[in-house]
Amino acid sequence: MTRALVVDDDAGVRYTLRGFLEDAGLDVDEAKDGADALARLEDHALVITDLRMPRMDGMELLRRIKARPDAPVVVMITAHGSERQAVDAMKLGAFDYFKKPFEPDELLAVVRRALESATLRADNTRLAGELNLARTMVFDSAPMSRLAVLVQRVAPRDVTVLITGESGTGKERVAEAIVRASSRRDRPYVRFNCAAITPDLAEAELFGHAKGAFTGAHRTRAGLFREADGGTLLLDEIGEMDGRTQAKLLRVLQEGEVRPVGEDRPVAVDVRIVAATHRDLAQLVSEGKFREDLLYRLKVVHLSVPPLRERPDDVPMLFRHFLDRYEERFGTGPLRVPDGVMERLVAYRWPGNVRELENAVESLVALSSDGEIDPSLLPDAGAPSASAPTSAGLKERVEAYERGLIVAALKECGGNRSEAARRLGISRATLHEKLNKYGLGAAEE
Ligand SMILES: Nc1ncnc2c1ncn2[C@@H]1O[C@H](COP(=O)(O)OP(=O)(O)OP(=O)(O)O)[C@@H](O)[C@H]1O
Repeated sequence: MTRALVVDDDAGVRYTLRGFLEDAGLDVDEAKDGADALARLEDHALVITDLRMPRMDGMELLRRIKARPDAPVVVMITAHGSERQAVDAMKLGAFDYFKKPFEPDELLAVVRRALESATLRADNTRLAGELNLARTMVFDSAPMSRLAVLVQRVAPRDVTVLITGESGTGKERVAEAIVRASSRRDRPYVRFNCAAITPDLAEAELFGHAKGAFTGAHRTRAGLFREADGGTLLLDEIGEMDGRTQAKLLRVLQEGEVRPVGEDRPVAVDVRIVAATHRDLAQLVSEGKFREDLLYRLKVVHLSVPPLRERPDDVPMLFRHFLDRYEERFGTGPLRVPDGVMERLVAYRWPGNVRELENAVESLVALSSDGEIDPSLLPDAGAPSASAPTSAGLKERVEAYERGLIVAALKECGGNRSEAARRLGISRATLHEKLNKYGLGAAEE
C-alpha cells in the first residue's frame, strides 16, 4: 500500500489529514515536526508538511528530503498569508501546496496529482534500472552478444559462475551484469581481490574471526561471507588464492557454512559466489597450485570474456561510450573525431584490452585542442601487431607474425599486391582475404 507521512505540530490537523488520506486508500504515518519526520521517513511515496513548526520547519525538512537520492513527493500546507513561502518551497522542489483551512476537493486533487507523479517516478526508477543493466556492458560484436545471452540466462539461476579472460577485458563488468540481472540485485554485493592481501589476512577477512583469535584481533569480525549473506560475493583474481583459503572456500561451497578463525561453531551463510581470473586455472591445477575439486565447484558455469582484439566490432561503440564520459568529465563539449581515427582504433590490437582503450580515450580527451582529438596521440596501430604480447596464445602470435610478413612483403614490392602474393607463395585472392582480416585492406595497390 502507498505510504504517506503527515507532518504538523498540530495534532488536530494531523487527525483531519489522516482521515482524508486513509479514505483515499493510503497508509498514513504522522510526525510532529521536521526532525521527527526525518527520523520516521522510510519508503513513503508522499510527504505532506506544514511550514511553521518547532525544532525544524517545513522548508528545512523539504531541503533535507530533496537531498536524498530517492526523495518522495512533498506537498506543503500553508496558512493564510504564507503563500509567498509556498512558492519558494516549490522552487526548492515541493510538488504543490494547499491552504489551511482545507477545502476537501482541493486537497484530494493535489494528493491525486502528487501520487501520479510519485508512481511515474517509481516507474522511471525501474526503467532506469533496466537501462543500467544494458549499460553495464557496452558491446556490439557477435562474441559479446553471445556472452550477454549467457549472462542473462545464468543470472537468475543461483549457480556459481567462473569468469575468465585477459586482464582488462571486463570480467568485473560481467560479474556486475550477473548481479544486476539476478534476484539478489538488491542484496549485498561484496567484492574481494584475492591478490591484494596476505593469506592469513585473507582467511580472516573472508571467513571472519573471534576476538583474540590471533595477535591483533582486537574485536570479533563477521567476515565478508557473512557481510554478503543473502547476496553475492565476487572473488576476483581467484587464481592467486592460497591453498589453505582454497580448502576453506571449498568447505563453504560444499556445506553452505563458514567457520570463523578461532570459533568452534560454523555459521550458515547463503552467498552466491562469482569468481574471476585472468590465469589459466587448469594450468595452475596441473602445477599443483590450485585445487582441482575447487575448480570444478567454481566452474559450474564458465564464462570466457574474449580479448578486445578478437571483437574489433566493439571498439567503435566502446570508444563513443568512453568519449561521452570523458567529454563530460573534462567539460570539453562534443569533440570532433578526425577521419581515419576510428579505422586506426579498430585495427589496433589492444593488448591491455578495454582498460587500455578507456585510458587511451581519457588521454585523447584530456589532450584535445580546438574541439578536436589529436590523431598523433593514438596508440600505434602498426607496431603492436608485429609482435603480439608474449602472454597471447599461439594463434594470436602466429597471426601477428603473419601480419608482419605481409606488411613487410608489401613494403618491399612497393605496395604491388600481385608481386607480394608471389613472394609470399600465396594466391592474390588469399592475400586480399588476409589484408581484410588484418585491417590492411586500404593499403595501396
Ligand atoms: N563492456 C564494457 N562496457 C563498458 N566498460 C567496460 C566494458 N568492459 C570493460 N569496461 C571497463 O574497462 C575497465 C576494465 O574492466 P574490468 O575491471 O571489468 O576488467 P577485468 O577483466 O576485471 O580486469 P582485471 O583482470 O585486470 O581485474 C573498467 O574500467 C571497466 O569499467
